[in-house]
Amino acid sequence: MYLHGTSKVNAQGHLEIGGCDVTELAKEYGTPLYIVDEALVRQRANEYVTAFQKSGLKFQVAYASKAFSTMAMCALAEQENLSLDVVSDGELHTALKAGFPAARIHFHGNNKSPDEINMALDAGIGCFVVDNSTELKVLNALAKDKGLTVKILLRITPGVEAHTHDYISTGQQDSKFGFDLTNGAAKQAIKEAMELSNLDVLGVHSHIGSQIFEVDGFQMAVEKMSAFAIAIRQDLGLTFQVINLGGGFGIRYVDGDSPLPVGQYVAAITDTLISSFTAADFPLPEIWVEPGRSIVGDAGTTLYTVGTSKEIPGVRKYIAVDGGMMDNPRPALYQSVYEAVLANRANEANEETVTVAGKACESGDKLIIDLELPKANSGDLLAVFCTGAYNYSMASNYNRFRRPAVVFVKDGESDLVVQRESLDNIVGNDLLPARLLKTALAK
Ligand SMILES: Cc1ncc(COP(=O)(O)O)c(C=O)c1O
Ligand SMILES: N[C@@H](CCCC[NH3+])C(=O)O
Repeated sequence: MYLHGTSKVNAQGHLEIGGCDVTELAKEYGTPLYIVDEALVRQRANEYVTAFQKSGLKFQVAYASKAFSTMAMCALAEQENLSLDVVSDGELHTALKAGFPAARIHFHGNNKSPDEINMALDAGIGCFVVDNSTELKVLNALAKDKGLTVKILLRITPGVEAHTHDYISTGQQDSKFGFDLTNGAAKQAIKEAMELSNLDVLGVHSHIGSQIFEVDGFQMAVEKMSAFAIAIRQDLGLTFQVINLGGGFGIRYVDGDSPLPVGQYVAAITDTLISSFTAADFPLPEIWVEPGRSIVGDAGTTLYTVGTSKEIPGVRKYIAVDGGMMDNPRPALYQSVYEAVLANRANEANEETVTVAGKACESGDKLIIDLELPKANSGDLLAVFCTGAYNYSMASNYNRFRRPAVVFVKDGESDLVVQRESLDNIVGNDLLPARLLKTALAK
């Protein structure tokens, strides 16, 4: 069992996280339950900040809230001196409601609506990461209407292929995101932005993908962005103040995953940046990054209750839990793999190999294939590790299941930060037109 952060097995043989016995958490909050190890999130945030401080460069570490956005998480990011990357009006609203300082919010997205742009302009956010030419014009016009000058970065696809799943690889030329660096579109976009009266171009942004273990992709992206910065200064007379390298730093989900310590990714990036700019005798820009998964991913654990089981002799044994692809769509979407333990009998030896099925009405709703476990019975608790990123944030109400609660645990205390959805929440936005109401009541 890979115990990390504050996780341990206590004297009763129960999994404990943040000093809280998870069997007690299950009693108090029910299952499925997302449990967040607050100390580990803070530690990860601090690792980034400390590593950048070491470089001597000016920096911002913007937590990519798409990984896990709740008001509590935004407040925690604020306390850890992070900036925040948002990608929708919903994420922006969450941040603002949590009191996150607008000036430290960066707004992403490849199709921001005028309403979203206006909302962000009114809030006074720090920076827009502009994805395309349409957005440049719309943003400029809306800013002009309000008499504002807006700080922007231009999102560039640097032509770097990250070694990761195709669906989460974004830096290659054939991507829906950003201006292409390799075909002149990026330079053209800078020119266009410089001519627009209400935009202030701070620099460029790239994000090569997610769940990346090697440093070479990041280094290559820095080199390309640095060369671009130098060319733009020579050709257009604009000096970039900021280079934003996005997120993508990998984490360990299962044995065999080999992420580097945060400090090594950061050092590779900052060293490459410093040497590229120093070699060209060029003023050093600020470096910004946007880690999501690596801040919250391994701090999250999902707790389920085991229900039914089905054995197909000689083929497979399924055990079903009370959640599934609706709280964690990643196995179905990306063939993602996870480790898990029986949380109420965590000291017992493994006896059998099972496939953990969810309860959605889909054959593909399998959370873990071929998991070694002690013999699991109905009522046992299954803890799936490393579910802090892209689980709650990607959860759905498929089959009209209710989204789970989220608790933060720390020093033996637990705080509910998202309530479990109620059945009334499920029908909360439904409307019954009068002509259907009659029929429904008659039955
Ligand atoms: C633009 C951008 N920034 C940051 C992130 C965060 O990535 P990760 O969670 O892999 O750190 C993403 C998601 O992949 C992204 O698209
Ligand atoms: N949702 C993806 C990460 C990419 C999202 C942002 N570009 C995952 O779960 O791995």
